[in-house]
Amino acid sequence: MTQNTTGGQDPARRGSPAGEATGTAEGQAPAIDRGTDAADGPAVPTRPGPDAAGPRAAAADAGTDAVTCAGLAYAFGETTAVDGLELSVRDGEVFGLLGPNGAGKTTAIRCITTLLPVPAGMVRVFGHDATRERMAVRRLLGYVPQQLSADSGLTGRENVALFARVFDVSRRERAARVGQALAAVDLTDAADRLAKTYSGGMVRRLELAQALVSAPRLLILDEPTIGLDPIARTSVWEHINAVRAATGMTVLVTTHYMDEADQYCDRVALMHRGRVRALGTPDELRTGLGERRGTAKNGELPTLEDVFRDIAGSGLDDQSGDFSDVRSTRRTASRVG
Ligand SMILES: Nc1ncnc2c1ncn2[C@@H]1O[C@H](COP(=O)(O)OP(=O)(O)OP(=O)(O)O)[C@@H](O)[C@H]1O
Repeated sequence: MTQNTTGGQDPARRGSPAGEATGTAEGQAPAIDRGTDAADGPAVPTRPGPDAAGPRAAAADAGTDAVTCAGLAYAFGETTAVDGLELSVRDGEVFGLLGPNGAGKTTAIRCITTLLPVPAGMVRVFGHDATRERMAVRRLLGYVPQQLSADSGLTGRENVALFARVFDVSRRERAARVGQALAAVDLTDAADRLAKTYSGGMVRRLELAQALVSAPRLLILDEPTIGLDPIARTSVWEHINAVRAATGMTVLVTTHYMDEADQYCDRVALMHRGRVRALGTPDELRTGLGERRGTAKNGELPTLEDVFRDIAGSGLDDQSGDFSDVRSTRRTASRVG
């Protein structure tokens, strides 16, 4: 299991590292806007100025990767969780960080979000150093952790409004921004019901709305669909995709579900024992293994899970568990109520 340093009822710690900020300067608070590509998408809180102009906007840091990790290492005592991680997530892509239990995904994510320090190596978010510019990094992020970040005793609207306050969304804009975030995940009709009446899929979408209310440029989702049924999983992904299309935000997601990564991620990194063992588009990785096995020419492409087993070998089952183990041990659908 991953460390839960975000427990308790403080949404600032559980829902987004940016929420730890004691104050985003009023002048820097993102305003409601719609990207130019958003005409057919949901009304999503987006940033003013260049950031609001949709994918690949001419931002001052155009061309800068959303996330760069170089030689990132992190250990819990004797346990090496991340072991020299090399990773680049491009601006605007949906990037999947895949791996079995204990691969180091959550630890890496927590370093990227600045919830953990970077004891060795370097992490940058849109060019900002995660060690020296923590607040600048946090202002760019929306983070949906594995742990529950919705309060079952509040309505959906109150949950999102709480995050809006934590993120210093101005009082004048708050109600509209909360409404947009809820609408973006199709929770308008359920907005005034207590979260404890929500299904697991609705809870996950509510957590998405909480992260979106700050109009992040980088949305980080740790196991967004774990424990959900196939319909709810599809729904969560459809909402992630719609928001991404409307805003051009970068999405970094961890998942055990190889089929989801194959379907929804532009590129994936397969992580095992603290390191990236393979990186590319799902097609590149599957085709590469098919060619090595000599089956590609028959049109028999392996699955991403085959690719991972090829890389991790027998090590997958002893120290790290298996994908199916995780599916059966995590419960998201019943977390609220
Ligand atoms: N707070 C902690 N204290 C001690 N060891 C930890 C802590 N958090 C994680 N670890 C260990 O670090 C390693 C990497 O864990 P991490 O949670 O980052 O992996 P993961 O890939 O996210 O796994 P999962 O899919 O189960 O969340 C594991 O060996 C884990 O046991």
